Amino acid sequence: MIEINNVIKEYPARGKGAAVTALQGVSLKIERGDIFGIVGYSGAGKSTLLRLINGLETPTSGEVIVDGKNISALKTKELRQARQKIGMIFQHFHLLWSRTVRDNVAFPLEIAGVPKQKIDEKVNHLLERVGLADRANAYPSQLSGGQKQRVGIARALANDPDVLLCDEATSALDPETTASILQLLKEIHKDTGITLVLITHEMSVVRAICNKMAVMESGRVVETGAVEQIFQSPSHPLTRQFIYGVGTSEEQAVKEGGRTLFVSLDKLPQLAQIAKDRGLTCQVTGEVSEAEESIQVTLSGENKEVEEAVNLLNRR
Ligand SMILES: Nc1ncnc2c1ncn2[C@@H]1O[C@H](COP(=O)(O)OP(=O)(O)OP(=O)(O)O)[C@@H](O)[C@H]1O
Repeated sequence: MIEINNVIKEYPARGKGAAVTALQGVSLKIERGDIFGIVGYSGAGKSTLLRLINGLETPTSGEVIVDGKNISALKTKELRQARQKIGMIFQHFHLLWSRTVRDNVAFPLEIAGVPKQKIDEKVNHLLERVGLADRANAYPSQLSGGQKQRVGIARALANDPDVLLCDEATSALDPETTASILQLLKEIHKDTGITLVLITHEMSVVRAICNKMAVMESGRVVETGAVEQIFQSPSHPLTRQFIYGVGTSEEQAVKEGGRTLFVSLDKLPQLAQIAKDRGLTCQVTGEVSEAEESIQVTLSGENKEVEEAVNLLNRR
């Protein structure tokens, strides 16, 4: 369905800044019907990759093939048609604030020149599908975050796309709302067989919904494969960091010394962030104790920084 072949993307220098190579030779294959998660920290190149898939950017070299068509080689009219088959939803929804829910969802159909009566039928169906039939005449400012994202999803589905690109679509939502949006995406996937591509920095999102995934770092894909398999035996240190919240090289931690402590599993992401902020290494050096839901980790680095990190963690 989507083939990304050895793509390099350079952004030219802006002002006094240097040119940025956002993608440094990325290859990925996304099959029809996949729910494909792309994970990486900020700046890894995830958004650039999505923008290449929907033709908003062109690769500096390499090619992006969607449904058999080389997206960057398409002329204006063909590109517009290809884009209609690619829906997109965003972290901050990007709704039109002066239009009602109904008119937001109708918007892409109006642009596509669909007759009024057909638009009405389609919008009613879509609002029903996302559970917002009773809010059709509300304005976005009157909706909760989850409802706004439901409008975004209905709008993205208006032209019956084959692919739905999700750009951190649940990152602005609380965990409960996130779960309900992921559930909705799962149902839509089941009903339509649509191909979903999600970019996220949350492994929990990937685990909840995706069948395949890729991990990106500094413009490169460092690991890719089936989600189940990667969660069972992650091979790249960054993947392990995303899964466990910390690295796993025991020998190195023991060799360097440092402070060993037990951390509850839910505090691991915080510890990883604190360690990163202070230039410390944080590694798993013991087993997870299932009963206590905690794990032994070792923090290594400058003594003062280590102590401060432990104090900070205890205060949270
Ligand atoms: N239009 C642009 N012009 C110049 N540099 C850009 C542009 N867009 C992105 N970049 C740079 O390219 C690199 C990759 O950015 P990108 O937004 O693709 O990463 P990301 O993984 O999606 O991160 P984030 O989640 O923060 O958006 C970054 O260094 C970013 O500053």
